[in-house]
Amino acid sequence: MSVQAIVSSGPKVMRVAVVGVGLVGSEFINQLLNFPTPNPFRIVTLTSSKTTLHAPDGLNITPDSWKQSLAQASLRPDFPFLLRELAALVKPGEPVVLVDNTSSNAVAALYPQFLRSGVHVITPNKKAFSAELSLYESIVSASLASGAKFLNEATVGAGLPIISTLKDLVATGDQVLKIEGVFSGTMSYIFNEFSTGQEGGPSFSSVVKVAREKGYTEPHPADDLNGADVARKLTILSRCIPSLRSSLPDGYQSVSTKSLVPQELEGIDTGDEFIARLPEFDDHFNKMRADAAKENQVLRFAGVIDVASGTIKADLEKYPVTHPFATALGGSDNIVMFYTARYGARPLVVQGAGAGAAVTAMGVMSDLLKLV
Ligand SMILES: NC(=O)C1=CN([C@@H]2O[C@H](COP(=O)(O)OP(=O)(O)OC[C@H]3O[C@@H](n4cnc5c(N)ncnc54)[C@H](OP(=O)(O)O)[C@@H]3O)[C@@H](O)[C@H]2O)C=CC1
Ligand SMILES: N[C@@H](CC=O)C(=O)O
Ligand code: NA
Repeated sequence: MSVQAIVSSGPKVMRVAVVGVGLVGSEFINQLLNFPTPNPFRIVTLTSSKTTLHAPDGLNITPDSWKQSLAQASLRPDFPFLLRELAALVKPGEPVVLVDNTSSNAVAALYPQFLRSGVHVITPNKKAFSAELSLYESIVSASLASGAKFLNEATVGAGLPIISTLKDLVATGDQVLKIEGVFSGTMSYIFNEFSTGQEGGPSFSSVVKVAREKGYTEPHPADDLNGADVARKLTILSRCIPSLRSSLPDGYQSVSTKSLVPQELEGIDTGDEFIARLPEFDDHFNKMRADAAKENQVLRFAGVIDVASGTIKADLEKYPVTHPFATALGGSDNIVMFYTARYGARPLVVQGAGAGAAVTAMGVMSDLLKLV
């Protein structure tokens, strides 16, 4: 069935409030405005961190005009107002959706209230689902109480079908034994370039510097190298597995995580200073690369969820040069292997670009289509 056919058999109108218009948000808005006819989506709200546009019947905007209209808007962001407005728009057969394209903790903390009011929540923002268990549980219970859904496919592997695959495995009664993968686009790029199975190669600091120049790292590279992004993704996946759902009370902070940030560089304020000082630690990373190469192995920053033992960890691991983590990855690819009872010794594998505006916005858009 085509997308048009699915959409024309679904609700006539779906109201969408978009919060966050950065890289992913801008691309998402363009995908929404360019959706094939009949386009059921009405953007009722656009909110940056500075201004807001809101019109209950849909904003009069085009792909060329929305940025200017939002920049010139006189309304300031006001979440209590947005909550009241969106809740009032929820009607049978006319769903209302909050799409959070920020990385804000404050916005994430409001999901239970939106859900309780019947507003669906779709987001690539990892914060709410990887924080303390109590927030996650209040999201789940608010969703169950009202029937409003929360969908977060793009929080792990951007547009790659990782969360939906895991949910399908669980829902169909397969037994998930282990999930192992390279979950960070930034770490993937760094180690694909740095560790190729040879004893020598470019210095670690030079690879991190190039990764930053290419826009793969966060503005402060320590925010990638500390492993927290991978720990957050592992938390989100673990909570989809019934036996592990309550195992991380403090969320990503409960995950055993290896930080690659040298102790001496912890707390450095700026990314520029961090990059300038990283060469002091190149010998340490060179030695790890050479030691791995002597064993015919490469270094990869991987995440593992071992269901039976309850081990959930993000660490720098060694893999044989013949392993898919060594042979199949390029650029900022993610790869995730699901070991399950049904799939046996040969895991179900999902692989591809795990970061970037276009593929992340596509993950958000695909969640929106699930509601249709
Ligand atoms: N980029 C990628 O490849 C991927 C991103 N993600 C996730 O997608 C989300 C968006 O990422 P990305 O677009 O790259 O990040 P950006 O920093 O480009 O965009 C985030 C936007 O959110 C806005 N914002 C922050 N707080 C608020 C607020 N309270 N109200 C309204 N707007 C706010 C910021 O505005 P301002 O600039 O004015 O502060 C900014 O424009 C993040 O959660 C990220 O982790 C997930 C997978 C991949
Ligand atoms: N910084 C992240 C982007 C998406 O979550 C990554 O490197 O994968
Ligand atoms: Na995904």
